[in-house]
Amino acid sequence: MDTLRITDGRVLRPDGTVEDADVLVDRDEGTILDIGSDIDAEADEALDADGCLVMPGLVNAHCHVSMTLLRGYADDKPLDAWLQEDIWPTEAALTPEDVRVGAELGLVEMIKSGTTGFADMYFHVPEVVAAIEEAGIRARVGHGVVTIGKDEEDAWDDIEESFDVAREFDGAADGRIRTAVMPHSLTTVDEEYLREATAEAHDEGIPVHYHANETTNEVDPIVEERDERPLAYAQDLGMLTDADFVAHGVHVDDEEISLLADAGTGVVHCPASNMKLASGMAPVQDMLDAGVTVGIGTDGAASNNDLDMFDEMRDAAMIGKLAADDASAVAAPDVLDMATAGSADAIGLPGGTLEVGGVADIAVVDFDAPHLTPATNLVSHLVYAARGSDVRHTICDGQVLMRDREVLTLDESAVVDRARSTVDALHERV
Ligand SMILES: N[C@@H](CCSC[C@H]1O[C@@H](n2cnc3c(=O)[nH]cnc32)[C@H](O)[C@@H]1O)C(=O)O
Ligand SMILES: [Zn+2]
Repeated sequence: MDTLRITDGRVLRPDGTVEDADVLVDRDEGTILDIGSDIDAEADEALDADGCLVMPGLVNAHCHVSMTLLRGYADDKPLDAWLQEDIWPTEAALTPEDVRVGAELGLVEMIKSGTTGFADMYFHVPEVVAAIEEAGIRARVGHGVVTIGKDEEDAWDDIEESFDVAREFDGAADGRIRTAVMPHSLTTVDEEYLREATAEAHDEGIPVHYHANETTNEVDPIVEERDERPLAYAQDLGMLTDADFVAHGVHVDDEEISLLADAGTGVVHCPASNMKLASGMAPVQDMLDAGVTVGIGTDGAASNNDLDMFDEMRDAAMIGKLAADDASAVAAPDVLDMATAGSADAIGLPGGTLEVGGVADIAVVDFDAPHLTPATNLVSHLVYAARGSDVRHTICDGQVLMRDREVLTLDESAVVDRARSTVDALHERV
């Protein structure tokens, strides 16, 4: 057996407590063999965690990873105008190779900020998959479908592509990759396609992921046309099961929150994107109180504008308190839980806790820094004071992806160079 030992750190346990302990990892199986201060075993490799907190890797539960290429491309606009005037015309010019380059850039950023798993909706997905295989991270991926503005044949082709991707890549990268069918949203995909695709996906045991209740501009037309709330419509379409998960859930009323809780459908809260596009404030504390599974995601880098889950945790806490008009709402331990176990649960991937027998998806955060001093309350610091750049080592599936801030699976400087020249060429084309 090939083993890795993370030594001399403090370990964050699933109940939120912290203990001085080593973590022993089985690198063949990618699992945690032991956690404790008196482990009696020689390891093949050691990773120093002195002065560090060993925590579960963060899980970014909603992303469009290749959108790193569009970072800073169009800011300060609402969702509709931003998508239709800037993002979609530019995305139409992206080649498969561009999507690969953008994905690699995003994955380097994720690994460098302690993210070990994510969910991704995009196009040219085989390129995203190839980048994930190389990077060593864990993901649930899918092809995003839009049917509005398309004739019937093109619309069905887009749906077919989503199924092709979901069938072909489930279990790829030694099982680190899972898939979903991903209709873009309840307003950008027409009813007949949503109904058929959902039924077919569930028949095959494939989850469905989509944007829902993100802006009032998206909610109001559904209410006017159907005289029902979007998530009641989604339920009628069969799109609210415990395997499915929605992004955003900003404008949800109490009945919709009950529907989500009863169905076990995960909601991915994307606070930075919601603030930047002025989409609104999700009632996160209400959802948690009702028992909804809530995860946290960055959304794409064009509406964030980074993929740092530490940033996202802080944003979630801040906007959660504002939304509830209550400083005790969306407290630090709940935020940390959402960004780890909640996200993993919402998107149906393993990880999110450090447990013997569980997957070894781990971030080692260095607390030896002025902005993390005094280390009074480590959970508080993770949410309110730490940054992605405080992560020292990142481990996924038992493999070291970053050691002492050096990414081992991708060549960081080559990835950054390629991203620069790809974007230059893109701007010349559009
Ligand atoms: N097949 C579709 C692409 C869908 S992929 C998912 C899409 O979601 C877009 N997107 C990114 N962030 C958001 C958001 O916050 N709300 C809705 N869509 C978004 C993203 O730009 C991408 O076009 C097509 O060719 O148009
Ligand atoms: Zn999105």
